[in-house]
Amino acid sequence: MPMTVRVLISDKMDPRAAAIFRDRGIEVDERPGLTPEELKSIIGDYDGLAIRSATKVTKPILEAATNLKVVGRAGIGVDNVDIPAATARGVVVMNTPFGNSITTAEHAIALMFALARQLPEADASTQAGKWEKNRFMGVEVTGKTIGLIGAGNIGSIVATRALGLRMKVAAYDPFLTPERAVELGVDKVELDELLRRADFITLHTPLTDQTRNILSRENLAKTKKGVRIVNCARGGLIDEQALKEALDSGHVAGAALDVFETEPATASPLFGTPGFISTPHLGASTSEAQVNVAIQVAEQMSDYLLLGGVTNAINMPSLSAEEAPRLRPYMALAENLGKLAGQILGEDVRSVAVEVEGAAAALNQKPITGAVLAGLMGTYSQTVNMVNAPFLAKERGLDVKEVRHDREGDYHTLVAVEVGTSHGVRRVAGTLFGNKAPRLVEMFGVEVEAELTGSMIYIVNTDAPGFIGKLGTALGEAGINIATFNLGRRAAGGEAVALVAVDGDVPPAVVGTLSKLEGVREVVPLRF
Ligand SMILES: NC(=O)c1ccc[n+]([C@@H]2O[C@H](COP(=O)([O-])OP(=O)(O)OC[C@H]3O[C@@H](n4cnc5c(N)ncnc54)[C@H](O)[C@@H]3O)[C@@H](O)[C@H]2O)c1
Ligand SMILES: O=C(O)[C@H](O)COP(=O)(O)O
Repeated sequence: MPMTVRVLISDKMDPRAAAIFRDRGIEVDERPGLTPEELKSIIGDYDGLAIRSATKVTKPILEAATNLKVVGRAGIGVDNVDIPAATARGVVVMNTPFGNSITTAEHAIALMFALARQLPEADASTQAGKWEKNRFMGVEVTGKTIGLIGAGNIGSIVATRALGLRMKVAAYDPFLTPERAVELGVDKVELDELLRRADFITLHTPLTDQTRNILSRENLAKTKKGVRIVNCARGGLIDEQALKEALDSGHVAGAALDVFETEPATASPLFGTPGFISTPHLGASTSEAQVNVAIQVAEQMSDYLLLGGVTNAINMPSLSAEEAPRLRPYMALAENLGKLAGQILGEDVRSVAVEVEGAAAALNQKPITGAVLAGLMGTYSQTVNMVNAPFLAKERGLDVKEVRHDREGDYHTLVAVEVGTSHGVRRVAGTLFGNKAPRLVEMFGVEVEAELTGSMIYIVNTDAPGFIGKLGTALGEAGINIATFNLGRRAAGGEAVALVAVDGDVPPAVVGTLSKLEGVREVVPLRF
């Protein structure tokens, strides 16, 4: 019976998201407006969580999310998700980076015009029957300079619209290349120059440690007198108290905020300040954008939950739904190679090199490496998986290397794992039979051919006549049935290895008995 996959939609989302989940055989509950306590009490039932900006996916929520595999953000900003905590728990976090960009850029332009012509105040005054024609003197935007702080997806769209309005565009974005600036038709400038030159400033960066308070009191003081400021990006980018004072003093002629440091912003010192306009985080709120992001997030989450495809993940490399089935047997092979090395070598692991050759070299290597690390570290950590394995490896200071060989080897496809320990480098390698069945083909320099499956015993002994018989007898006397027997040796009479698949677990007492057989150097029970 296929397992039921369940998704919770915890923010208001276009109904097309739920329809897509259902069409793809996923059970879905729509529960916008849950309190953090309510969310915490039910999140354990779900494999996926679809959100916008209202749901806060905090560490305590993630700790209660014992089945959660993916958080999907129908939108761009993921600052409401504790990404390190999600990664540490092996939960993929994905967003929809383009679905609402045009809509948000249009909102920034709308707010710029609202400031330039004082539209909200003029509207309120007129509807109050005052007809104050002389009170509302506006400014033209044509020929003025708009300064973009952040010129990514949304900032770039704002630039094209502003150029269409015959404005001059200056952009401060340390990651904007000079070539891209030329292509966009904007002046790439330093922040101080932007502050000095801009008649309008619009913010389009994420909220990070570098961008927090980027329009600080000090930077606001560097702006041109009469500047107008728009923020459709994130609260926290502007010092709200300093902005209020700059509006009161008349240094800043107008400010329009769609986003606030604390949301929902039901109170703010800015409210009621002349020249101040606000909207309640409406940047992405058009029917077009909401349909885009709902469809996209539901498709992405379904691809991950049902097929293993990863798109637009913040904490994992991409893997298309088409690639995923081709990679699946490789990931099974890679995970088992990691498990084999991990169970035999224990925690004495300093470096890991994952090598691919033949058909494997044509594939996306990141998921293969992730699976090796998950297998390797899964032997000493219960919570490791493909998502958090690279992160945990980094945390442990493991030196991880990926090598892709163009050469033709003995196998049509090969994945090899070289593990550096305090005793030197140990290597295991495997291939796929018929492009789908994983097989171990090399173990610590010895050629073997074994399916890594179920319960197995790894034995190193001195090659000698009669050993296999004694081993079989010892297992038989312990009531352990042998399923398959795989042998390899360095040289006749030299070191030999056996990988014995058995039915059921191998108790420590049996490991002790086998260790005492003549010529035995090492016995390790294994689980795959
Ligand atoms: N108001 C809304 O409803 C709404 C809707 C969509 C997006 N947003 C927000 O808008 C922001 C921008 O979204 P985007 O899609 O353009 O993101 P993006 O990632 O495409 O662009 C962000 C840009 O900021 C730049 N940047 C990063 N650090 C910087 C720094 N220290 N100084 C200057 N620039 C810096 C990056 O280089 C990048 O080019 C995000 O915060 C997003 O959450 C808000
Ligand atoms: O980052 C975003 O996509 C916007 O802030 C939109 O947020 P919302 O989905 O809550 O409207």
